[in-house]
Amino acid sequence: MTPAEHPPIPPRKVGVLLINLGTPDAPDAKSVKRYLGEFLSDRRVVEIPQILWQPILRGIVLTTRPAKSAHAYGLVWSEEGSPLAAITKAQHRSLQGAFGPGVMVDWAMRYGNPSIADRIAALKDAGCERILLAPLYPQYCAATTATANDKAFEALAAMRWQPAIRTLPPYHDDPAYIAALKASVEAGLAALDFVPDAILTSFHGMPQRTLEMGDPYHCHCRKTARLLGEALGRELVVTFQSRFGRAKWLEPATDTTLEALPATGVKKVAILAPGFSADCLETLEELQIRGRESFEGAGGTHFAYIPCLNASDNGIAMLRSIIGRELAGWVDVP
Ligand SMILES: C=CC1=C(C)c2cc3[nH]c(cc4nc(cc5[nH]c(cc1n2)c(C)c5CCC(=O)O)C(CCC(=O)O)=C4C)c(C)c3C=C
Ligand SMILES: [Fe+2]
Ligand SMILES: [Fe+2]
Repeated sequence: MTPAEHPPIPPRKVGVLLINLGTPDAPDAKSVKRYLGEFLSDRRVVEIPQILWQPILRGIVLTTRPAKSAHAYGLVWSEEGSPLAAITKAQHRSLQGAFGPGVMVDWAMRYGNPSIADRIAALKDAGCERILLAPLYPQYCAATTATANDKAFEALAAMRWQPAIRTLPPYHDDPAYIAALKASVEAGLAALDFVPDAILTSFHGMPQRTLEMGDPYHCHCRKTARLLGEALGRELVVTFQSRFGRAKWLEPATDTTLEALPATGVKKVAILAPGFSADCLETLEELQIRGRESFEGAGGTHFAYIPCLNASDNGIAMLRSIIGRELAGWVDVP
């Protein structure tokens, strides 16, 4: 082979792939059904033998839930599309160039689009021989962090020339993350015209069984809340939201807590969702809309939702710090 015949080799680069959960392509029942079908067929998410689960999923869940969920998505959809996708894209834009000219930043979703396989292939084609996979979940959970990494390794299994891979560790107790949350809560509280009697931190729930089987998620959530409470100098109420199915989930539940608080004298609350790196259906519809309705319906007088870190200056500085650290030895981050 002459040098001219050799396949082209682009200049070597490093890639960072931001990964979040995924969202439907449109707020209609057909798109939601496709998305939920993929999401809820993941064995890391629903740990019931497929032979038992698939008939329930196909026969009940996917015939009833998509229409209801599509309505909920319609309430939070924006001109830029689903909030989760729009915010993840904005985080990627803000981080592009942040680690120097040799580092490309891209984004992907575990379910739906843009897919992890496509974006890994694009980074590799652009010359990234080393890729940091960054699932944007502060608290490790097999149903989120592990499945995102599994999907990336599945894509690598089909590649002749694999990039070298690193994965972003959970950052639930990272001082940069706690400091970013503290600043966000303080700014959120300063903008209110009331002083909350309680601050709730609501984390996505998981079946109680996953805690018993050794998933560190519950402990990571509690530690985040403890450290944030210490940083703020006040105790926080920890709750778990978005219960799904009949099994016992982590408690206390966000919805029942919001309904119970007014009777205990807590009439003014502020709520945040520190486990979500981007606002999405679960925060904007479940907390900001339905959470407020349940709290006020039960006699609460003041309710405030404090947004996720999203692509705020504060949130981006935190991501830059935790991602930059993982690139050590690959590049000199400026
Ligand atoms: C068994 C069901 C589910 C488990 C386990 C689960 C874990 C889990 N999920 C997130 C983050 C998100 N979940 C989102 C939506 C969502 N989650 C479930 C079910 C489980 N989640 C469903 C059915 C849905 C879809 C919406 C609905 O029909 O209610 C989202 C938002 C997606 C969006 O498009 O905005 C996020 C983000 C975590 C962090 C987690 C475990 C720790
Ligand atoms: Fe979920
Ligand atoms: Fe725990």
